[in-house]
Amino acid sequence: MNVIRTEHYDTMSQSVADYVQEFVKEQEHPVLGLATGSTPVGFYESIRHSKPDWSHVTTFNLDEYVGVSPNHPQSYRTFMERHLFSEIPVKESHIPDGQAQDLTTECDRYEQLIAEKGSIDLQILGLGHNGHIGFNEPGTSFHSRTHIVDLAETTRQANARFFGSIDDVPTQAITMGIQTIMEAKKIILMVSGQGKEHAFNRLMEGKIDEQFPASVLHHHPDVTVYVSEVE
Ligand SMILES: N[C@@H]1[C@@H](O)[C@H](O)[C@@H](COP(=O)(O)O)O[C@@H]1O
Repeated sequence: MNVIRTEHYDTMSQSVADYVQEFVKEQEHPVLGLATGSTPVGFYESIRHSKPDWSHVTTFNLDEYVGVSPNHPQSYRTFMERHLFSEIPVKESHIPDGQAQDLTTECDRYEQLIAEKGSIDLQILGLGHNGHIGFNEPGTSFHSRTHIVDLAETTRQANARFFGSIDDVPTQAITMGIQTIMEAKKIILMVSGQGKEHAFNRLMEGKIDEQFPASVLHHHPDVTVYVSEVE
């Protein structure tokens, strides 16, 4: 696990954007795994700023809320349109359908779609306060594939800032599983934001434990952690 420390959030965002753009340029049919949340906002801004041609890029987002329509202001589809796709069109963008009639079938469909592309070449991740990656909460099996999760109360509280109130935050989500994430060829974990020091330090302790999902990344051969020290 490589760790790249940057002093400022903007530097971290630009460094990740530079890396991803180079990576995408070198590949004929790159498949990117994308994340939402506050952490990657600056990364998307840097990408938008340089207006790359991503017409050959396929993307898979990590997760989506259950019961939220794609055009809901807080859906992850809306997030991605706002922060990336409206200005940087891609060949195909995939996000789980949180409104699917049969959610289990939707999880299988999503896994199948990823498998059809071979695998994810480069996965971007953020880090939850409790160590979650995607929406894989503590206790999730390291062998999990795309599945439905009950969101931890602390995760709902952390995301309440985007909704009117905690009561409006969905209670469930569809997320790529930990095994799904681990099958990506390369992984970039971005760590930034208030109160993330504790989670970052726990990750750096190196103890691999299902109670701290991000710790699984120590088993992956190609992970780079970008951490910004000052907000
Ligand atoms: N599902 C998302 C994760 O993909 C994200 O990485 C994490 C941290 O979010 P933030 O970057 O806003 O701190 O929590 C959210 O709930």
